[in-house]
Amino acid sequence: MNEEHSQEDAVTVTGLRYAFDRTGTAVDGLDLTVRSGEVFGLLGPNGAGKTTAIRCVTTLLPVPAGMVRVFGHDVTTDRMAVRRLLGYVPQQLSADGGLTGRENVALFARVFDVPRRERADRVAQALQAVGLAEAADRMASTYSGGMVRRLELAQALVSAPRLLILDEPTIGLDPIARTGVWDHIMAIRAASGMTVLVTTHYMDEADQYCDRVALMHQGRVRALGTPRGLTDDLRARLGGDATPTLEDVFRDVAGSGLDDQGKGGEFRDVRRTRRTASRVG
Ligand SMILES: Nc1ncnc2c1ncn2[C@@H]1O[C@H](COP(=O)(O)OP(=O)(O)OP(=O)(O)O)[C@@H](O)[C@H]1O
Repeated sequence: MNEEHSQEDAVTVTGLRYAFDRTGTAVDGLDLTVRSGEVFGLLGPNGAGKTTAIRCVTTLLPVPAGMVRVFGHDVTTDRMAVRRLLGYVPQQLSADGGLTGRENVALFARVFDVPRRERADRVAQALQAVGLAEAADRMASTYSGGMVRRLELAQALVSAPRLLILDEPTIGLDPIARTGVWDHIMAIRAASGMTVLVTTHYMDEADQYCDRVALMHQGRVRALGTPRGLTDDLRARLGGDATPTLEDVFRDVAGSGLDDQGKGGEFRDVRRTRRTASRVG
């Protein structure tokens, strides 16, 4: 990659390692680049290290080894500049059920230093962008799980980030609510040109919405490319009439190690379902 291109990249991760304790390394030499303007999916089973890697990018965790840059800013030495550039929707609940939708977003506008005289408009725009204009003055405790997720999206959008980071944005939602969340993400991205970095267990969503994906397993990227490119490569190798999916690609690159993890290694195991509606209530 030439220097000029790397200047424009939204995220550059080189040799990132992170261990919570001496027994386990959550991220084990991660290299990846998210290009400006793309929707990039970080995929992998429970425990692959996705959330840990994402938290290093957001500056919420330190970078003990390796390097992470966001639009050229080093997350360790230029933390505040990085924070100003990104919006983050964590897996953990970030909406308050005791406030209205509008109040929830206004709180984030204050925290992110949106200028006072712009706040009301920016809050209204963010709510509009996620389809919550009508419900804005209802208590968040009355929202469905999909609406809560869209409210959290509005909270992250109110600071007009160049990079939106979403950790499992559709976990625990029904298929219609999942589609609703993605439709809004894609519309916002089309309108703003913002870069989106998303983690997900759902291979079908990655296939449909991501420009490129990294398949992560045991702390490292095992394959990286467009969903189509990855499945085409596997088809070419398998030959015959095979029509492999992204999940097949993953099983191919992760090998038997995926099944060795037992319950924790299954993509469809959503053991940490967010149950957003009940937790907000
Ligand atoms: N706070 C913590 N303390 C100790 N170990 C942790 C902590 N958070 C995560 N881990 C461990 O680090 C590894 C990677 O976890 P991480 O949450 O990054 O994976 P993930 O791919 O995001 O998984 P999931 O899909 O379940 O969120 C796992 O083995 C996990 O048990």
